[in-house]
Amino acid sequence: MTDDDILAEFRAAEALLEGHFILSSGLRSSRYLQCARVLMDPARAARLATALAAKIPADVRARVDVVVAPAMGGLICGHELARALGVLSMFVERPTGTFELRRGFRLEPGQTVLLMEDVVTTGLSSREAIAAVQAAGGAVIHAASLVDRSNGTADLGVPFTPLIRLDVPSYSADALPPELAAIPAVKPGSRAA
Ligand SMILES: O=P(O)(O)OC[C@H]1O[C@H](OP(=O)(O)OP(=O)(O)O)[C@H](O)[C@@H]1O
Ligand SMILES: O=C(O)c1cc(=O)[nH]c(=O)[nH]1
Ligand SMILES: [Mg+2]
Repeated sequence: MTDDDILAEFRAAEALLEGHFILSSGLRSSRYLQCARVLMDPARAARLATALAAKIPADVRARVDVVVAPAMGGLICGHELARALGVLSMFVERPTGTFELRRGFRLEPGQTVLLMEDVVTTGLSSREAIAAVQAAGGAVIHAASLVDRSNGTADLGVPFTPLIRLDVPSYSADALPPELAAIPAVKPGSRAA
């Protein structure tokens, strides 16, 4: 799948939003990739996950035991990637503010994990999820996402394969361009403010 094919899937799903968004990190942006809209069509989700699986290095595909995804955004794409890789799928969630494995999910010591996100902006959520997996005994060998909008800045501490990289600017709240400052902000994600 080319970048144009991937963008066409996002456009067809009406997932390329414009406005004034408060991101998980607190940064602001005029653009938001709403992956939930992309993933609401299971056939589209499967196409994108299959394309992403093909981009992941063959040695990683051969070694990985489990895909772990941070809820909420990572859930569906993590499950679809696990299906494409033929491995198990788990998720971490943060009911008390910090990611943890719940619901009877457990990792055997040294089990190899691929961390799957929907979007990487600063990489903070991925790093927090990786820390939770490591605390649970897993060995995170790779990270992946549908979208990397970090403009090359995110360091996840492990090799990282996004399906697509998009150059999308983000701003700190006290340095908004005038066109953003002029419109009210919305916060689509679920991280507590
Ligand atoms: O790289 P980062 O700066 O951490 O931003 C990306 C994260 O933000 C979004 O999640 P969010 O915290 O909004 O919650 P959600 O997944 O529950 O919607 C997205 O799903 C990633 O997890
Ligand atoms: O940084 C985020 O919170 C974020 C950005 C984006 O474009 N899409 C998304 O789901 N989250
Ligand atoms: Mg998330």
